[in-house]
Amino acid sequence: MERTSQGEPVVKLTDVSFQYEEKVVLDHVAFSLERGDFVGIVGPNGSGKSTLMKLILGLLSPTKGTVELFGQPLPKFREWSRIGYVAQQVAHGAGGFPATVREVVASGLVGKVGLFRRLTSRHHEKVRDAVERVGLTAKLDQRIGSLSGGQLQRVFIARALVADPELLILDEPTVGVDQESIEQFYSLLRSLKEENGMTMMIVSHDVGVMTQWVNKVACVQKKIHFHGTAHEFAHNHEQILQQMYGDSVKLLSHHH
Ligand SMILES: Nc1ncnc2c1ncn2[C@@H]1O[C@H](COP(=O)(O)OP(=O)(O)OP(=O)(O)O)[C@@H](O)[C@H]1O
Repeated sequence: MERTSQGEPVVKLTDVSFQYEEKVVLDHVAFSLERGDFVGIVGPNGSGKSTLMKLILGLLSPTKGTVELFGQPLPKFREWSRIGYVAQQVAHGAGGFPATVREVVASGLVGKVGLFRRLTSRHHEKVRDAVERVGLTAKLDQRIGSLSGGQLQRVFIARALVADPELLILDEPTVGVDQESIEQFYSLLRSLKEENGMTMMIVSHDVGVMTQWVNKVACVQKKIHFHGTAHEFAHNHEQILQQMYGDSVKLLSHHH
């Protein structure tokens, strides 16, 4: 399999527009993720953040423009195991679900192993490794219904990690997770980036916390209003957020 060369973006959107029937959601957007980036996506409700993610995951096709993944145009891209996705969780939605941590994490190998094939000892090892990376070895055979919101979130990250993705996309990963676990969660992501050179993209409404951990920020509201380093964002955040959110900005920037 051809690996990305250093200079080639992992994700590249060129002049992308998207509309649901009459409603234009993204308007001539240019966006790219470089290898090793940890990018936070910021924007008000309904500003197009999920749409941007769905375009990158190939769940939607742009009305105009092109999406490239690892240098390949989206319609030709087949190597989906290079991308891990952690979907938005409904808080404690796994309540009565009977699967164990081990089983849920192993389900992340389905794309690689096939639905009805047996897992080899190598696969079992990968499952244990992924669970260890998120610090849940002690819970390996526990049912996920018995876990806290923070632990459950780490199970879903382990499920995404087990297939060794190069790009990890996370949608609102800290909803329903307590403050202390949120810190642990971001430091886990940071270590994945630093130790494995993983590229990450995260959408979170908790702008104040998220922007302290990422190294780049993109602000979306139909267009990309800002796309730069977290440092630049921190210096101009009041102006940038004011432009996007108007007066409700005070509610958002209280962490700074
Ligand atoms: N399937 C759909 N059909 C029609 N309109 C849709 C559909 N999905 C989303 N939209 C509209 O597109 C716009 C952008 O939605 P999107 O989900 O991308 O925003 P978002 O920034 O992720 O919002 P939130 O922060 O609330 O999750 C919204 O106005 C939404 O109502």
